[in-house]
Amino acid sequence: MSAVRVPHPSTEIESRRQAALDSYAVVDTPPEQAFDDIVRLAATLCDVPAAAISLIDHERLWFKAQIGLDQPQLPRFNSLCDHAILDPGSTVVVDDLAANPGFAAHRQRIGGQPPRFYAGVPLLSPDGYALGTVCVMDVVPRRLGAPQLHALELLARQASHLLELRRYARKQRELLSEREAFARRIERSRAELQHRHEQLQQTANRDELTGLLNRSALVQLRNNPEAMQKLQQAYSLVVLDVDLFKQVNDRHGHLLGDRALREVAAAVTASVREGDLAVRYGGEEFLIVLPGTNLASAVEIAHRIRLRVAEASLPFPLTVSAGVAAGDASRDSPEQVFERADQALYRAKAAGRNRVVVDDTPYFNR
Ligand SMILES: Nc1nc2c(ncn2[C@@H]2O[C@H](COP(=O)(O)OP(=O)(O)OP(=O)(O)O)[C@@H](O)[C@H]2O)c(=O)[nH]1
Repeated sequence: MSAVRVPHPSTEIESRRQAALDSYAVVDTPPEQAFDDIVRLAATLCDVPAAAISLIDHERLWFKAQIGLDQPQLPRFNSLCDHAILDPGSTVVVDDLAANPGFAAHRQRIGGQPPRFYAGVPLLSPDGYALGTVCVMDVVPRRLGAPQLHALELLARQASHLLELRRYARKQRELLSEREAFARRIERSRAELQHRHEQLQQTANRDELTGLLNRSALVQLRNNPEAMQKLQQAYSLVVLDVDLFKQVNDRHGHLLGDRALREVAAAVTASVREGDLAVRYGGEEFLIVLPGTNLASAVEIAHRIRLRVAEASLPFPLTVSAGVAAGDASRDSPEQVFERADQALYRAKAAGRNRVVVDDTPYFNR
């Protein structure tokens, strides 16, 4: 080979060749044992001091692996490997570079000396683009035997396979991390939706004025077997109603009426424990479910609420009446317990209000 013919980088073929090389994302990566081994094997088989796997990247020649060469990379222009890829289908062997004026301008050096011998096999992508070479060099002229040339070509094929494997592994890693990122995005959206759903449910279940649970929350609980499980143990129910609340509204206006309702809700919240259910059941009617609480304790809690309401900081006196009943899941439905507590409340109202009345239905009448 004698003519110097460097392809112009802006040609379409050159840009496709560069795109093929870019798809491997191998240029400027750290050394890898498998490529180093190929280079060592090439030097040993051809009995030369220098060998390399070169890649032609834009305007430079970069070595993925090399032994014996002085420079880690070189300008592409007039480099030996750039000549070698002009015909991707054939191996270039120059027994004596000094006898070929076309190679005089190359800048490769081996221990400070210019190489005299060069053999390079193009490294091909599956679609036939020459990415670089597997090459061997010596500082003295020499001839390669046919078996050595054949071995060099086999090593170039191995290097191409390695590049392909490397690209495949990289693609797999990319796909995996894309899939993981996708899974993370889905999980985030799911958690966000769940959060929004819970927020909406919270809003839907809460009474706007008092912040207590509302009646529809109670209906949901009634239909929720898990929540109803809580009432499998003994429990008590307090039905509480603000006394003469119509008068409060009529005399002091709805705004103060609303404030009075918030004070009652605050008294209820302050008097119950976590796990108890405090519900604004109707306009000025409240329901308190006390799981695991016996009748005597429930009456105490109802009194506490009554006293707290009486002490509320309002510009008018406010009182509540309450009816209390105990439930036994093996005998009573929640509706029956409510009915008995409501009867007790009715009696509290009838007896003059501002009091707590206990359900007195005989056990055998239930
Ligand atoms: N300000 C205000 N008033 C409400 C609200 N919900 C219901 N009310 C009023 O509460 C009053 C309830 O009155 P009644 O059912 O006659 O009972 P009461 O006046 O409390 O009399 P007793 O229950 O017999 O002591 C009505 O005037 C309703 O308009 C509310 O959210 N805010």
